[in-house]
Amino acid sequence: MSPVIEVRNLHKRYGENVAVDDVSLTVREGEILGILGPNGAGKTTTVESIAGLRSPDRGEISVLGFDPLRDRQEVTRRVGIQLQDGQLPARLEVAEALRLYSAFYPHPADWRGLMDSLGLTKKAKTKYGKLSGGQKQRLSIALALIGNPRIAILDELTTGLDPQARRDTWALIEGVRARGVTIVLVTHFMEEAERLCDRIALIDSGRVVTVDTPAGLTEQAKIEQRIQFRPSRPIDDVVLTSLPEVSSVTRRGDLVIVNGDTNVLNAVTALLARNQIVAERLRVEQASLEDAYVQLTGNRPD
Ligand SMILES: Nc1ncnc2c1ncn2[C@@H]1O[C@H](COP(=O)(O)OP(=O)(O)OP(=O)(O)O)[C@@H](O)[C@H]1O
Repeated sequence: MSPVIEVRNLHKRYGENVAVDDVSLTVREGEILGILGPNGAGKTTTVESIAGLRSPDRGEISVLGFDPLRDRQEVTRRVGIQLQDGQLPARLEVAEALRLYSAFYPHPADWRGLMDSLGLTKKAKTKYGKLSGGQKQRLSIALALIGNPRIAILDELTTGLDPQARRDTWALIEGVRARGVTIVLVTHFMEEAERLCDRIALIDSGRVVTVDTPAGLTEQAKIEQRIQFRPSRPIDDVVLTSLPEVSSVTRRGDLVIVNGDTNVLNAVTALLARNQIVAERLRVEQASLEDAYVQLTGNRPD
């Protein structure tokens, strides 16, 4: 897949405060790239620089071959970015906002369809200032998609949404990606990143710690997997510890608890099968993206 966004050595400071120290990343056509990191890591500064809304002190950004600052109009036409709260006039009605914004673009999406798919049709005549946090959020997503963009930048996509609305929004985003739109998604939610993102850039203190698939991050963090089971016939610890995938074996009553690398489950079940032992009450504890995040950034998720 060819890159649609390339960021090289981005640096931005506010006075003494370095917001983005040195960020380089590539976004491939059609993917959902997640940007994950603690508060103040520089995520918003990075994506707003990509959209041409901030001017970096150093570094290069190319968006579909355009420079976001020099070729502002070309980039604005092709990149939809979610507005932050409070950036719309309080008295503007939902339908008015969508109609107004659609007029800015040469090939806008059908705003009524968008309003409907984001569950805002009942609020068409409601003023922005009277919307709930979740409704404002959904309107901001609709506005990011109104110009039929090739790239959508979604910052804190589902913050403030209830669990059902969050799931509906994920389904919507998957639908947008299925139409070939490339998506850059800033998120704090591990579940969201794991579910939606093809790759995740972990950003901490203005730098990219790593970029990988959700599964790749878990692997990189070298988090141990744990399985437990009750063997149908006795098995010696040494038989298990002789496997290179196994790091330790402990017992709790008749349960055997085995720690090991990411292949420990396959290795142990194959060994048991060879010995005609059935693993009863088998349970696997998968390392989560959250574990990987903590391990790789040293931060607890916000
Ligand atoms: N316009 C600004 N003026 C001054 N400082 C700013 C400005 N925007 C961001 N910063 C500072 O730059 C740093 C990075 O901010 P940024 O919003 O990019 O981080 P973030 O990773 O998006 O954080 P969050 O998850 O809290 O939104 C922070 O220390 C922030 O206070």
